Amino acid sequence: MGDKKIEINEYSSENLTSLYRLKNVIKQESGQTILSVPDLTLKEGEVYGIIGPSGAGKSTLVRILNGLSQPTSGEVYFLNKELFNKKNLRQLQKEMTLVFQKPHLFNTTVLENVAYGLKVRGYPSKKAFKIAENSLKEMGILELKKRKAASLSGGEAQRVALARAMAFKPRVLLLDEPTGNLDPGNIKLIENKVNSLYSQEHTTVIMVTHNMFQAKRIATRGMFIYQGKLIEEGPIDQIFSEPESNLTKQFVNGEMIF
Ligand SMILES: Nc1ncnc2c1ncn2[C@@H]1O[C@H](COP(=O)(O)OP(=O)(O)OP(=O)(O)O)[C@@H](O)[C@H]1O
Repeated sequence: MGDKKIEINEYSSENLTSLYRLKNVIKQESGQTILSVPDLTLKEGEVYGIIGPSGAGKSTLVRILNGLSQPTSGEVYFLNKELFNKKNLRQLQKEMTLVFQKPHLFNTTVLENVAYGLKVRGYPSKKAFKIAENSLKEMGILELKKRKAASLSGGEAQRVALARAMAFKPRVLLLDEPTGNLDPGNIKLIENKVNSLYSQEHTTVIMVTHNMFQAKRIATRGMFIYQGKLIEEGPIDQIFSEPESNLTKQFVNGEMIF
C-alpha cells in the first residue's frame, strides 16, 4: 500500500489509555456554543450509543470525532495524537469512517462506490475490487454490484454505505442515525452487523441514535447530550437504570418535554 499504515506496536492496546480523549472542547457557530465537552475519554472495542433530543449536539460531536469539524477551542486526541494537528489529521482519519443517515454515494456503480474507500487508502485497483465484492457479499447485497447508486432504495443505499465503510476494516466506525429512514428488516440487519463487528472484529462503534431501544440493544456504553452539553457517559445499563444526572433520568424515562 502506498500510505504509511499506523504501526500496531506504536499504539498497542497495552500502551493505549484511550482511543479518544477530549479536553475542554467547545464548538461555536454564529457566536453560539453548540457543543461543550469538558472531559471525555472513549475506549477501544466498545459500542457507544449517543442519545439526546434533536439539536442537542450529537452530530456535532461525531463530526469532531471524525476530524470533519474542528472545535473552536480545546484538545482532541486520537490514539494519543492531536487529531486536528495538520501533520496527523489525514493519516488518523484513515483509521475511521463516518456513515450518515442519508448516505453520500457517488454516481457510479455500487461496486465502484465500495472500492473507492480502499483505493484512496492505497489499495491497488484489483485488490480493492476483490475486497469490495467480499464486503457486499457480507452485507448480503452482492447482486447490486453493477447497479448505479442513484437507482437504489434508501435501505439498499444504506447497506452499500455500510459495506463501503466496513470494507477497509476501520478501527472506528462512526454512525450518525444510520437506521433513521429504514424499515424494521433493514434495521435488524444493520444492528446485527454492528454486533458482529463489535464481537468478532473488535471495531469501536460510535453511533448517534434517536431510538433508545436501539441504544439499549446494541451499545455497551452510552452518552447523553442535552442543549450542547455532554451530561454523562457510562455503561449503557447505568445510563438507563441508574443515571448520575437527573436530566438523563428524565430523558430515558420519556419525561423530558422539548
Ligand atoms: N453550521 C451551523 N451554524 C449554526 N448552527 C449550527 C450549525 N451546525 C449546527 N448548528 C446548530 O447546533 C445545534 C446542534 O446541532 P446538531 O446537528 O449537532 O444536533 P443533533 O443533536 O445531531 O440534532 P438532530 O438529532 O436533530 O440531528 C443545533 O441547534 C443546530 O441548529
